[in-house]
Amino acid sequence: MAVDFYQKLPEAIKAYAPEAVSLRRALHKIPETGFNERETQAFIMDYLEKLGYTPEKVCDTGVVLFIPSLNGLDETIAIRTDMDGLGVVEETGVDFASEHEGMMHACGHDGHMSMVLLVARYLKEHPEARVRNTLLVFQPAEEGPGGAGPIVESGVLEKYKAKAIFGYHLFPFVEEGLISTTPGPMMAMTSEFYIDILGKSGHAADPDQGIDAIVATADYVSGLQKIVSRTVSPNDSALLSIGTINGGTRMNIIADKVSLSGTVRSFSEDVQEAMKQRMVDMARGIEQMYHCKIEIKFVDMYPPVINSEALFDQIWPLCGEADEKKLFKKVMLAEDFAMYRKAIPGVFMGLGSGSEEKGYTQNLHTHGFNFDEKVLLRGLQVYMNILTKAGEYTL
Ligand SMILES: CC(=O)N[C@@H](CCC[C@H](N)C(=O)O)C(=O)O
Repeated sequence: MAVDFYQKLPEAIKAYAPEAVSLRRALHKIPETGFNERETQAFIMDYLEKLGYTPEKVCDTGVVLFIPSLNGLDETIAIRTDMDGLGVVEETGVDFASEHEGMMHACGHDGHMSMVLLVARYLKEHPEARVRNTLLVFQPAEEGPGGAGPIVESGVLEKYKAKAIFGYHLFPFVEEGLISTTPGPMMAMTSEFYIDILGKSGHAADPDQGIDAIVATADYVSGLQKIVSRTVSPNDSALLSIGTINGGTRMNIIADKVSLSGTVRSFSEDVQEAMKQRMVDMARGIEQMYHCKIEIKFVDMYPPVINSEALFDQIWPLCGEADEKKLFKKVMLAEDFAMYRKAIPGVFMGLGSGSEEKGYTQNLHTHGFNFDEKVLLRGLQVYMNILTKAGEYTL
């Protein structure tokens, strides 16, 4: 039986329920892809300015806000949200659906941003909660090409002496309202790949005179699917998924080009490099078999998300009672939160949005992804615990 997390929330947090709904729904209407988040940026700047803060634009479409402590504790904790939506056509049927054609907040970033805006509002209305400096980081382009790297390089973490960083991801596979995280590895490292299989066009009735890129691709795709099962140790976690395949021009023409794209993921540099090398080796074999040409481009995206163990130990008690949290089992999803971890200690946390009864278990990146905004209050509660209830972070 799911714990009724909402009933257990303090009244001071529940008071933000209407604001959670209105923020999330306003942001949900205006999804924008990575480094195009101009309307989103304007919304965030406006919201924070109306609260009386002075936010700063960063990395073109990002925003940061430094909120100093009011009790002299000079310790800065950063809270990060991603901002971008996805090129997904929304089919949730909600009355606050995306107003940007072909784009959708299908990965919950509207919820992540709302929680950070609620922190800003909470700290404004509860000055007693300003026990340590807070740096709010609204980061563009998590879905790609990656905004965390540019934020780290911009120097804002050093400028505001951020000592640790926290962030959430809504997860439909975690029970509604639960906080779920882990010490150590949490999310995978990822490289995108883009492949062209080049053959020779011809009449479909004369296959011997062409080089059929479709047949070569079929063999190559089936070979790629064996890399994880046959070349990676069962003790390692690894994944290779092909997300797009396009080729051919007409039913009676031999295709001279097929393009593929996908993602290869693991938790270690060695496994990652070995898989990429196998993809190249296999391509050379397919070239020999079919006399085609295969061009492969890899774009290394994010390292794995590895949570700081010492920091986890400090914040886990602040994530609620035993029935309000659960340890996270690492997943093959990727996150550029990993880039902050290269710079400072941090813990990334899952926030459960999944509820069978309410139909909120549709996966991330699908056109039906949706969640109950009440979970955002649980996120707010734990952010506020982290900002106020911890002793000094000894990192
Ligand atoms: C949480 C989530 O869905 N993250 C994305 C990150 C995408 C990074 C990049 N485009 C890649 O696939 O390499 C994910 O796909 O896991």
